[in-house]
Amino acid sequence: MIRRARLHVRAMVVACGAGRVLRLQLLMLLGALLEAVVLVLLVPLVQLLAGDDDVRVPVLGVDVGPVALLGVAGAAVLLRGAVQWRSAITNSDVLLRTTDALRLRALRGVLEADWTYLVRQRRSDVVQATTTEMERVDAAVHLLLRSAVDLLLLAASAAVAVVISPLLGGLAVLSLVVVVALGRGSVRRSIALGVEWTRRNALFGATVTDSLASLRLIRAHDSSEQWVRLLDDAAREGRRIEHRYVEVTSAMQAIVGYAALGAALGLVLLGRAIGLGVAELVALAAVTTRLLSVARGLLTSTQAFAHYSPALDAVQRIIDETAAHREGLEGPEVSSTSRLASSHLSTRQGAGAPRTSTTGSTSTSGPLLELRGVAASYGDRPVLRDLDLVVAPASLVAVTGPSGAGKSTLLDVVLGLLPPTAGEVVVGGEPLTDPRAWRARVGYVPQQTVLIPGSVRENLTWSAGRPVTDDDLWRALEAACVADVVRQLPEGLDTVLQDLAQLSGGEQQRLCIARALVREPDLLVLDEATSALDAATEADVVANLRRTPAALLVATHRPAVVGVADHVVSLAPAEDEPRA
Ligand SMILES: Nc1ncnc2c1ncn2[C@@H]1O[C@H](COP(=O)(O)OP(=O)(O)OP(=O)(O)O)[C@@H](O)[C@H]1O
Repeated sequence: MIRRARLHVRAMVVACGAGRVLRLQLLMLLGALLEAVVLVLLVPLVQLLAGDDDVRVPVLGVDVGPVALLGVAGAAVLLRGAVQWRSAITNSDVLLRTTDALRLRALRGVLEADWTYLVRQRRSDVVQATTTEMERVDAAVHLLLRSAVDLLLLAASAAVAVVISPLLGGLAVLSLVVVVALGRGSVRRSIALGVEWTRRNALFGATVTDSLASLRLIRAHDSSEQWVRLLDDAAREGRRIEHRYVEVTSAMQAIVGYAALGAALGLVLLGRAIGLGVAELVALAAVTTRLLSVARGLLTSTQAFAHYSPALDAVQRIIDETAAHREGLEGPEVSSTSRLASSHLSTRQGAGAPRTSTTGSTSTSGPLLELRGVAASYGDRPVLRDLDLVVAPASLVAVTGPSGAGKSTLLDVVLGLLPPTAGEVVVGGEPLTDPRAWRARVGYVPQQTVLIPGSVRENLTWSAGRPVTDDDLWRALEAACVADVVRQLPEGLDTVLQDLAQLSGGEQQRLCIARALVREPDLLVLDEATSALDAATEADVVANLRRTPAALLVATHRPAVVGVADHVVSLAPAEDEPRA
């Protein structure tokens, strides 16, 4: 609990600055104190309205005249309104800044994390943590702010009770300690239920995300029932957890409520027995009741905070893990020459090693990119071994091999996403030490088309990395043989592509190629990027791409591409015996 509260406070201070958080706390405290002043003045005000000229302020025990009383009460009411107004604004500002900052840190962490870490993560966990779980973090931050003020009020009420009567005040504080002890078990159970709730949310989010990603297949196989059942199971689990939480917390609140009432009555009776005056008794009853009601409110807030705070763990886990796996932290290993040396001493051929070599000559101006003795693996599983590859400027290198041989893995190494476990990636004659700078010179078209639900223009420009004109866009569209398709769309470049895009698979692929071309890359990396095109269109696209200044590195099974390549690298599947 304390650790989670500390994390929340740190998040608030990082997002909003200590000054703003402190100002908010002071405002909330001032508002609560003014509220107490107004309450205290209610009794003499009622006496005054009833025609009694000799009125006395309880607790302080001082006599006040009607003018002073009305003046002080009026000022307190006005000031309380102003303070509440200001504190509501600051409160919402602190809450929004804190949750927005956490959300952005988590998302930035994911977007900039090391690729080998990212491929092990579940996408829906990130979606869930930065959306639904953030609402619970928001509630937890709010409760934490509220509880800090309640704690101060509790201390103030306890002090007043002790001043009125050290014995009875002491007993009131003792009953407070009993309340806290009673509530500890329910707080622990609230945390456990909060953890279960976070887990259930992850399951719920994954089911929704996965079902939407499989929409076409679900309809084609008419299997919506299975997904609905999964969602229903997750919803039922949610109801069970929430039901249990309400049971635990409301039972505890009822017990504490009875205990508070009993303690207040007992203290008043005890006070009478030891001869306290009526004024002191009334004041003591008021202060004790306040003390115990603040304690009860605090218990409620603590239970709710305990329930919500595991959501922060989900967000914090992403922030911490992505910070530990930030791309570049392991950068120097990528091009370690000692690794290169040892790799050359090991097996020269094997899984992923080139079977066929070049079918043409390399450029004399020096290679754009070289892989020297590269090996790559996922955990203990080797995929590429001792691979050499040269890509000359403006050349076309085709990478072929059966499914699972490691073509996409090779492209990930070239992109600097997957650091080789041995060997070296060399760009322009220099070992690759800054993959991000290298990727600024690369255009990439993945195996699965990625289009966002925005306009054609937005789809082409979001990754351009430079200001682009419409002429640039049309040039790229022409090269990708998709300009005519875009011209026929109702609003041309400004046509919005829906989630379930209104373009055919091949048209989507060509749009993705155009998007990569807009970057004006030195190297265009295509992963089966023309697999949905007919042979004639594919040949046109490849011929157009060859006319651009970019070198092409193409993973493909298609003879049309292999046939016009300058080099063909054919990968053997991992199970193959090493070949000479
Ligand atoms: N993130 C990953 N974690 C573990 N293993 C992986 C991962 N990605 C790929 N692999 C494994 O590495 C091997 C090579 O995969 P890769 O995707 O590079 O093959 P490919 O030649 O591109 O296949 P395809 O032609 O079917 O796309 C496969 O056996 C695959 O199961």
